[in-house]
Amino acid sequence: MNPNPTASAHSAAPATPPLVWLPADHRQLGPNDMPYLLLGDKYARAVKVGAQAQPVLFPLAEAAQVGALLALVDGVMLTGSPSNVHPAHFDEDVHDPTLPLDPERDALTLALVRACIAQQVPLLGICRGFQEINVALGGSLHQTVHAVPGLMDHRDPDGLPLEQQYGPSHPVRLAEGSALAQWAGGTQAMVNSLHGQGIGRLAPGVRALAWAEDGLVEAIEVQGATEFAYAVQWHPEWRCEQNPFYATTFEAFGQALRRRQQRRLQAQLAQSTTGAPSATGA
Ligand SMILES: N[C@@H](CCC(=O)NCCCC(=O)O)C(=O)O
Repeated sequence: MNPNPTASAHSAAPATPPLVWLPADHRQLGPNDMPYLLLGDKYARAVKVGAQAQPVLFPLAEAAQVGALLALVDGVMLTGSPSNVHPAHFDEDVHDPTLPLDPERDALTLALVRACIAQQVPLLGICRGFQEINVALGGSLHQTVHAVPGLMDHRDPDGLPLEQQYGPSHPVRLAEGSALAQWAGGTQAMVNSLHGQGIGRLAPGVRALAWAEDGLVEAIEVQGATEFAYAVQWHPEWRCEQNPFYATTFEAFGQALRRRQQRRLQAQLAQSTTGAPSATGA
């Protein structure tokens, strides 16, 4: 019996794609506000097609379970969402009570960020996910970017067709020599923009890698992370197979996922051979 069902004892190539944990949004839908757990199709599709990996959900996973559940996966992608990170997480009151929140998602994802960094699990943040990483590591957000003197309105205009909503919106400058400049093939790129919040104070240990024309930080990396730990304010999941910058972003994420998968499966093999428990599965 192969102790490791997803790879033979001597093969390096696992038979299954790497597994990527995506969080669910908590929404109430329909005339009776029925609770649902939601994941945007384009995020799951970008993991499958762009990173050649398998998206997984752990519905209703709690912060206390994060360490153990991370041992089962090869990466985490924090998706965008119309909801905002609750400002209490960066010691502010809610400025606009009409804007949606998702405290259940916050409780999971903020713990997930810290665990990914501690356990060296590849982490990609997109839009809200980008903001979650900065807040989880001790930074803050502008709750209404367009109300900040000198900053632009980064929201997508209402009523546009999706192709326009997620099409190129503004240029960003990418840090010279950064991974993002490598993925973009230069230090300038056009990106889409669908956000009303944005980074205010950078978290300690987080480095800015991209800026909009108004100076707003649009991409970050977690300094000292031994594995892939990047986040962007824009949406590279949108038609990622048609945009070389977005495609290369997901290819790089996929490479990190496969490195982690090798480590995780070898740890499982060693555990099944020796019986010694592996610390975190990789
Ligand atoms: N609510 C935050 C984050 C915005 C965000 O994630 N937008 C994308 C929502 C739709 C999608 O998932 O594509 C903010 O307003 O800054």
